Amino acid sequence: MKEPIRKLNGQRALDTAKPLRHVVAAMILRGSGAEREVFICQRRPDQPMGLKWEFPGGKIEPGETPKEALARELSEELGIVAEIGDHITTVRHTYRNGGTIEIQFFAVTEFSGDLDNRIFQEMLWSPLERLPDYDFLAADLTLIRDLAEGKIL
Ligand SMILES: Nc1nc2c([nH]c(=O)n2[C@@H]2O[C@H](COP(=O)(O)OP(=O)(O)OP(=O)(O)O)[C@@H](O)[C@H]2O)c(=O)[nH]1
Repeated sequence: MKEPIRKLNGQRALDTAKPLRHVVAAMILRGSGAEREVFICQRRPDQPMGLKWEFPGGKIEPGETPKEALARELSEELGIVAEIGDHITTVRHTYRNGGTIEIQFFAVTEFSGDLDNRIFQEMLWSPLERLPDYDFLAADLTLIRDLAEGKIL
């Protein structure tokens, strides 16, 4: 009698598990050395996790490569045509209610068009060491610290 019950419980656990969400985000960089800055964006108050800061990007749609997805998101969100550069790091994070996301970060140093705010509350260039001053999404916090301490880039 015990075996079927264990199977049923296992199936139920699988049915309720939220799938891993695949996200891409850009570190748009300018300047070099101590002058280096990265472009960051603040979510609108009406969005989930409103007013938190993030790197521009979003979910990978079916059939897209990560770089294609990021180029599309940067076009939609900022109106730029970006050349997606090196992969910097991948972060996994489980939000309390939203399941687990995996974010692939890519460097962007070349783009055409002017940065145009199409969806954000605010957006700005920040020196790397000033990043911890902004209230970033929880998934980004280790990366923010590493960037500020010069451990990445
Ligand atoms: N773009 C971006 N998303 C991030 C970062 N950090 C982080 O946790 N995320 C999360 O990754 C997901 C990005 O997908 P999205 O931009 O399509 O998010 P969304 O939920 O606002 O859009 P939706 O309305 O289509 O669901 C969001 O859940 C967002 O909170 C980041 O630095 N940049």
